[in-house]
Amino acid sequence: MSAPLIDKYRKLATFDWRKLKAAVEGEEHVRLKAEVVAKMKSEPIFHRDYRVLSREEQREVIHQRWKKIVEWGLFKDPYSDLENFHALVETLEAFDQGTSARLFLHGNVFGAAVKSMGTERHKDLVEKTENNQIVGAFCLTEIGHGSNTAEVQTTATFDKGELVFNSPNVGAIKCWAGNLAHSATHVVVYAQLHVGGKNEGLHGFVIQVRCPKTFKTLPGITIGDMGSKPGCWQGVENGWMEFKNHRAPLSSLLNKGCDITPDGKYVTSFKSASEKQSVSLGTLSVGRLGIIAKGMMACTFASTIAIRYSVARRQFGPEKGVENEIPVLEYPLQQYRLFPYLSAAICIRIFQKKFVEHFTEYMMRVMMGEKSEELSEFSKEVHALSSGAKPVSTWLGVESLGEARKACGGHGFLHMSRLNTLRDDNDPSQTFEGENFMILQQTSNILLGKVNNLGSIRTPMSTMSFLNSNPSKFSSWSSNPVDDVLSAYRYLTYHLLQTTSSEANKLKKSGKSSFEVRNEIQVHRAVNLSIAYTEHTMIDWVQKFITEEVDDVTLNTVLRKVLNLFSLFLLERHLATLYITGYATGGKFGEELREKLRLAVEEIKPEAMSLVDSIAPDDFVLHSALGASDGRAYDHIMEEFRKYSDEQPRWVCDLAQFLQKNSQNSKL
Ligand SMILES: Cc1cc2nc3c(=O)[nH]c(=O)nc-3n(C[C@H](O)[C@H](O)[C@H](O)COP(=O)(O)OP(=O)(O)OC[C@H]3O[C@@H](n4cnc5c(N)ncnc54)[C@H](O)[C@@H]3O)c2cc1C
Repeated sequence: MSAPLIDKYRKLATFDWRKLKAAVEGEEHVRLKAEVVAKMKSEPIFHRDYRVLSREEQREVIHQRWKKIVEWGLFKDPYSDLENFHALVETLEAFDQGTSARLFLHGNVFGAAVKSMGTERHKDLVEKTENNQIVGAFCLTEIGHGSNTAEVQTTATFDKGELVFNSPNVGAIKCWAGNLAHSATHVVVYAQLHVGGKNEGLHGFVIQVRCPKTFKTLPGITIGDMGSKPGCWQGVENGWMEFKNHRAPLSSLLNKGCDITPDGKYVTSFKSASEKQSVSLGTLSVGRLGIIAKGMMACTFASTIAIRYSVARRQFGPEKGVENEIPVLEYPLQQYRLFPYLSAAICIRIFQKKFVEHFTEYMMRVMMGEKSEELSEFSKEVHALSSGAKPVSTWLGVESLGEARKACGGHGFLHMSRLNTLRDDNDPSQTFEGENFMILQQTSNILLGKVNNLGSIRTPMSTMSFLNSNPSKFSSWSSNPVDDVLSAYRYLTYHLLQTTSSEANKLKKSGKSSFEVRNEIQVHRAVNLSIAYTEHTMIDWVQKFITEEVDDVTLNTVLRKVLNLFSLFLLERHLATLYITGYATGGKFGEELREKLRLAVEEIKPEAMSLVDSIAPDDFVLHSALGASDGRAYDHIMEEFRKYSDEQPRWVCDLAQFLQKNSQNSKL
């Protein structure tokens, strides 16, 4: 039935997709990913079908896969082998976020927290973490507090040379910690530290919670599972933990910058409570950078599956007759719904890669012990951008999977399409590592802090320098719409910064507290400001990458088409605000923007299938009957359907008896 039209579409492209993949991802990255995939293919534990596993089955499979990866020695310290680490992360994230969560919560969340907040005293534990002699979890969130970390209620009280942990109320019970329910032997736990009757504030501790031989919890600790969850998260052991006078050694305190002397005195080198808090929570901002990639992967899966299926799926045609039906990808509406996410998958990848390069430079300088004003500016800028890019990227990702599911019609709803599962898998990326709306406030706070320095802003990544000059209004379109989009974003960001700031001043003058002011400026102003700033940077960096790093004319041309679409798609969402802030008047600007957007979609059409090939994971990793690279969606669907031919579940006997009984009764 399903003639693989896909090859016809592949031939329309003006470029070689393998070359594009190498240019965007880097040849070494592509090679290393292929190596990881080959290893996975060779191990039966990584083979899977479309059966929905029970919670226990999922967890056992994840455990076995985790063991294999550890045995292969693939999981290493990211800073010692960045290339291999990124290849492993990306492949595992694409294969199954449950398996990757298991690994990274131990190594990169628990392990990184012990490393960054601990000292010499914790060296042995760091080694045990790296050698996988223990399993770690990260316990910050409580039943009553997630975003407002400063108010977590767990207490750690210094008593007779030890620390005593308690959960004083239901709201103080730790929850959501991955790996905790069954596996964790050790946890990083955040608690209010009480010394000599004084609360010294939030601190990080590392404690043992289970015996690694019997897996029994230690005295004073109760741990449980959080029950069923959607998607891959069913396989992640998110757990809860309650303390009742649990005693732990004093060395549990992660004591970089603070300590308790043996005679019970709290000492610290932190100048303020906020400095202490920012160090103890510093590990969280690293995670945001990684989560940007989750949004990119979601867009990658959504566009790969939906665009390949849209070629296999034919509906309607210019004339009657099944032979006249055309692939649904031919419909401009279908293209308009899918191609922007294809462009997002490529542009977010380029942006994230650039960001990781900047971040690595920043981390190197921190590790070298630099303490300059420029570095502290760098830290703020990294924080502002990661807190904006994580929401922008994860929202796009979840949105793309929803759109792709609808674009695949009824078959998109099948488990074997993988789209609904992926949407469930990606959904919490909008919440963990900083709830999206909450962290956008961190971006706008940093931008608002610059408002009095307009004219002399100098940031190491130059993401804010355009705010130094008052951007001009729209006059006409140039030959490069991306430049025009960037001009519009500069105007938008500048004006949103001005209006948000003057609104804040007005509220302050009217006697509102700073808490009230911060809340009242969010809707339509601060939130939009953070998004506009972030999107401007994304587009700007991708344009720089294409201009400076892609010499091949065919690749340069196709990437420009991709960025053109991405930038116009994002800007169209701000059309109302652009008019409100006076960037343009009358309908002309909006009409032309939309016309250019439609044209940008049209220009992607011949390139779409090869662009998909350039981003798609191997079929083994993609695992979608609708999105397989051979374009034979119907064959794959039927292969799965046939597994359920002539099934007769046990209850059918009961049905037969019931029908018979009804027949007998009606005869009477
Ligand atoms: C799958 C998953 C895995 C997780 N893994 C871990 C883990 O391993 N370890 C761990 O410690 N935690 C973990 N978490 C918890 C996660 O970090 C928190 O859920 C997250 O930080 C959000 O906090 P919250 O749930 O308390 O949301 P809340 O802070 O209660 O937010 C609820 C709503 O209120 C809004 N809101 C709150 N304050 C404001 C404000 N000032 N202004 C405007 N709006 C506001 C938010 O935007 C949100 O819409 C996990 C969560 C999930 C879903």
